[in-house]
Amino acid sequence: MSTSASLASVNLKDLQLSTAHALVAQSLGGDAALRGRVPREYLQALIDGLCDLSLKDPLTGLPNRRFIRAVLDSEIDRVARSGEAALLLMLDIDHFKQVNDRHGHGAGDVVLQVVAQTLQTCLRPMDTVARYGGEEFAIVLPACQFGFGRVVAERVRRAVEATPIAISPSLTVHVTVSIGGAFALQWIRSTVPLWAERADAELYKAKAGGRNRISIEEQPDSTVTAEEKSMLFGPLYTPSGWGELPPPLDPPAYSAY
Ligand SMILES: Nc1nc2c(ncn2[C@@H]2O[C@H](COP(=O)(O)OP(=O)(O)OP(=O)(O)O)[C@@H](O)[C@H]2O)c(=O)[nH]1
Repeated sequence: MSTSASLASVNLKDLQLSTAHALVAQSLGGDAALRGRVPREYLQALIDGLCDLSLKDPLTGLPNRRFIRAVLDSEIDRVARSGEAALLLMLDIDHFKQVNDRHGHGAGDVVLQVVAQTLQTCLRPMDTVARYGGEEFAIVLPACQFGFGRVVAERVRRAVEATPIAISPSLTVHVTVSIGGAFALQWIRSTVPLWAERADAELYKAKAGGRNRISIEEQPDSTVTAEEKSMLFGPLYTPSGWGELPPPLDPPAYSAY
């Protein structure tokens, strides 16, 4: 990277010492005298620590929303190119406010930590689970076929339901989660917000349906948003409906041999 590096162009996950040097040199107006004074190992550890800080949730140790958005972005890219299925699950702890109200915020924090651990035990190494915000978690499952979506989500739901959480030496509680899931659109380059929106809509259905349940989008095609359809079909589809089909081509002229 050249000394014209700017923070906006740096991917935090790939931040290397040489990049940091370029950024420091840039901010010092080219004063290289400082460079030799700080050990490289210390600087790299500092960079790694800062990356952790910006990509991890400090309470649960899980990747944070910023991290998972980058994962979703690259999944969209992969699915659009390969046509492989990928599932996004959004999970929300049911009636979590009551845990805080009855047992205190510290107990609520313990619940979040144990749920985070439980989710990690249910997944494959290639899956990513993140704390999406408050009491909401997101799981990205690459290469997850449509038929397996419900099975995986149900396994996660049961695992949380079955896990006792010791919030004090004398008190154990159980919590449940509602889960909404949506598959990435195959062969279309959608966007992270649109994909998350579809999973959130399913989560809302699971909550409205009584909580402690899952709701997975049945046929991704039929629930594609108008915006996504326009990405797929271009001028043929508009938010108000299907446009005119182009006129048929002239029938091919056959020549008799
Ligand atoms: N202990 C703790 N509580 C948090 C944290 N982040 C968010 N919360 C709490 O999470 C609760 C979310 O409550 P609501 O959004 O009302 O949802 P709920 O009670 O889970 O109800 P439903 O989602 O409708 O089932 C609020 O009380 C927040 O204060 C956190 O880091 N620690």
